[in-house]
Amino acid sequence: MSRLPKADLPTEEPLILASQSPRRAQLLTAAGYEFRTQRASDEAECGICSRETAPELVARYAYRKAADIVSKNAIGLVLAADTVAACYGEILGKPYDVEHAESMLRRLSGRKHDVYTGICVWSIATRRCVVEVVRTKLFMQPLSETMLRDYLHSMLWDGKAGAFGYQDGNDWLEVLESGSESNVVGLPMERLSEIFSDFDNLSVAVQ
Ligand SMILES: Cc1cn([C@H]2C[C@H](O)[C@@H](COP(=O)(O)OP(=O)(O)OP(=O)(O)O)O2)c(=O)[nH]c1=O
Repeated sequence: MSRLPKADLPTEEPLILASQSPRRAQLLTAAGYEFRTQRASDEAECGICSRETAPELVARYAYRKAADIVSKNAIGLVLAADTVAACYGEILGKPYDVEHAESMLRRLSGRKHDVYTGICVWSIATRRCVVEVVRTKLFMQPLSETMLRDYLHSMLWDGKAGAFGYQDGNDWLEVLESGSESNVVGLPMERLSEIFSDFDNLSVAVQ
């Protein structure tokens, strides 16, 4: 992955990453941010809305995860995110089990698809927040039965939207149109630094 950008935080508050995802913490650390993590409650990620599109879903979940952490802290710049893959109108979240992972991978094999990450940056002190969605277009090469079986056996699919980890070291995925690689792994670092830099203009008042 290319060098990750870092911007000054928009407020004096400590940065709180509202996430249990090791990938998101790794990306922030690699860019040089100091932060602590606090996991949002599982309820933040529930509530199905059948007519919702993938970008609408990740925006809503990112907002709900941030709101959960905002409600539990007196101070902090809260950062939350949610990632899904989408292929021909179907939204692919984290697989429930190996059969679910297999059906997701068979759907993505040999096809173009999108990964959407919603991010929410919320300043408790100034009561302002930004919600944005970043899309990365990808192509997954056709998978042979051996590739599929070995990957499912590895369990690397566990906890990853679309049942595949871009960062897992095999060259199955090609990022199209110079899209953000970090967005695929769970946090669009390029856009995040722009949001931090231009927070006053991009944010809206909340509560
Ligand atoms: C597409 C893709 C997703 N992912 C990960 C990023 C996210 O951790 C996960 C999608 O699930 P999310 O629900 O976005 O995040 P999470 O449950 O892991 O963590 P939290 O809600 O606490 O923030 O999939 C990869 O690691 N590699 C990939 O290539």
